[in-house]
Amino acid sequence: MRTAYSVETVRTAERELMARLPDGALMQRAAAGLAAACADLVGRVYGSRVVLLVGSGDNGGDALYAGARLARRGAGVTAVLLAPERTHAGGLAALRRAGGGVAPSRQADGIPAFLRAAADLIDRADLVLDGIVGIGAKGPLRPDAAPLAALASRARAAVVAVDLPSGVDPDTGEVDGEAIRADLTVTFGTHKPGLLVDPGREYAGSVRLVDIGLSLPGEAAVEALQHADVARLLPVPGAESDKYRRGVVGIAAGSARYPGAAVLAVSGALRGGAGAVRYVGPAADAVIARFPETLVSDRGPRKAGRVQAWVVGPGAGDDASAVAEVLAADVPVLIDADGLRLADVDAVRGRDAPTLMTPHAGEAAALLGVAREEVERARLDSVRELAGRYGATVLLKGSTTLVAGPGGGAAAAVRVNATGTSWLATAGSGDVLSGLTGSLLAAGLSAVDAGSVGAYLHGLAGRLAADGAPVGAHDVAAALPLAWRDVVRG
Ligand SMILES: NC(=O)C1=CN([C@@H]2O[C@H](COP(=O)(O)OP(=O)(O)OC[C@H]3O[C@@H](n4cnc5c(N)ncnc54)[C@H](O)[C@@H]3O)[C@@H](O)[C@H]2O)[C@@H](O)CC1
Ligand SMILES: [K+]
Repeated sequence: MRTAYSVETVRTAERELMARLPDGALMQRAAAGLAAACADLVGRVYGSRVVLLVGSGDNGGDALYAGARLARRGAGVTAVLLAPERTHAGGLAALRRAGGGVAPSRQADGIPAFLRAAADLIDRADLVLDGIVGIGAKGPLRPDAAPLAALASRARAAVVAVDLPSGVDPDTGEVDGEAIRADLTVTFGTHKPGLLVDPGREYAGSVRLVDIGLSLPGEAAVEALQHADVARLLPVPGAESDKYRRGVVGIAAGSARYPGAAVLAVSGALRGGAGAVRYVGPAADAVIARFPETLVSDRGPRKAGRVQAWVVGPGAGDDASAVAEVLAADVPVLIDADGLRLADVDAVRGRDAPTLMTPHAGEAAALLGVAREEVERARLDSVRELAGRYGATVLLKGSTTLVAGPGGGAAAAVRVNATGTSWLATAGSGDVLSGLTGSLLAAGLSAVDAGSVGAYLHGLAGRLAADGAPVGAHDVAAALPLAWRDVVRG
């Protein structure tokens, strides 16, 4: 499991560790890891040109000490100081001792000369280190720092963010205005939520974690399943299993207008571990024609026979009665697409069995009564808010899919899925995900596990199916067994 902790938790852990170590030891650990990662990235340190963007806090200190290490190995290192009088004194002295230089400053030389010099240095650099601000960040990048981020983002040089890209909110991944676009982020002690959640994740590039010896508590703010975690959660039929023991998933989806949504949801459900798939709705002929193993019924969810979990909503049009019948069932329910619009909040809140809602950003925005951009800007807050309002587990689809448990509060970790690919942004892909995830619910996974395992397999299947080319949703469904095998084989 990859875990990320909030700034507050990191600060507490750092204080505890610092109290037991000599002054500055932690920063030296960070700088040593940072310099090593930079050396790996540039390949040849000797003779390389390195520019340090240095803010007024310890993040700048890390950059300066790492710069000193690179200068000792023969790099030409120059620091661009945002606030010379408040620069980390020990770090700056170390850089000077190692032969590093300092660029003209805003304060002494004026803004035009400062920006010209910075632009010139960044243009000619092989490597730019972003030490403008780290976990001490408050609000959008300040006006004096923002132009440096813009220059670095356009640079031909490799850009390494120290701890996290400046301009990305450490706790949420939100980006308001300019931010550093890094090729690599070297982060210390633990991942920060902003490195795992979009838009921040996109700015971070690849992420390398440097262990500085922090001990962190049990509950993370954000966690991301890895292959081994998913492998442990996948349902495996025992010797005694029959189709009913493996779980029956009911799919109430599709309409005369959208029969394809029913077919695609069933295609996902058949590959999700349940022993049987029961389809209820007006698209039975289309479903049977494609998947003869499906049990079909046109009698409505209440009379359809026993299931261990329901999926309701994909392509459902305006059939509010199917949604209401499913919500009245005493088994886990996944609500997607049209079902989200048709589900009554009180009916969802009043349920005893687990409910999993799977909106994309537009659907989440409609449920929250805000603009879609607002959800995309603040994905972590949005998923928590929705989970709190509905008292349900919420899976917010997107480039980083998030899954929040029914509490909605900051106390429980939000799961983030990183296997997604932009090729998955294709019609019907969400229907496959809802069928797959409903199947995992029927097989006995909790709503949070089913959501995060479903998103993981779906993303991986999307990658395997696409392999760099466009694919349709049915290709993604067909690749689910490949993804499952890939996870199991590790
Ligand atoms: N505390 C520790 O034990 C360790 C800290 N380390 C480093 O120290 C960093 C935290 O250091 P600090 O607490 O000094 O904080 P930072 O250096 O992250 O940021 C604080 C400084 O940035 C300025 N600032 C805040 N928001 C800004 C914005 N939006 N735009 C521009 N400037 C802004 C503040 O005025 C302040 O001077 C970590 O991210 C990490 O890089 C590492 O050396 C490991 C050990
Ligand atoms: K930084």
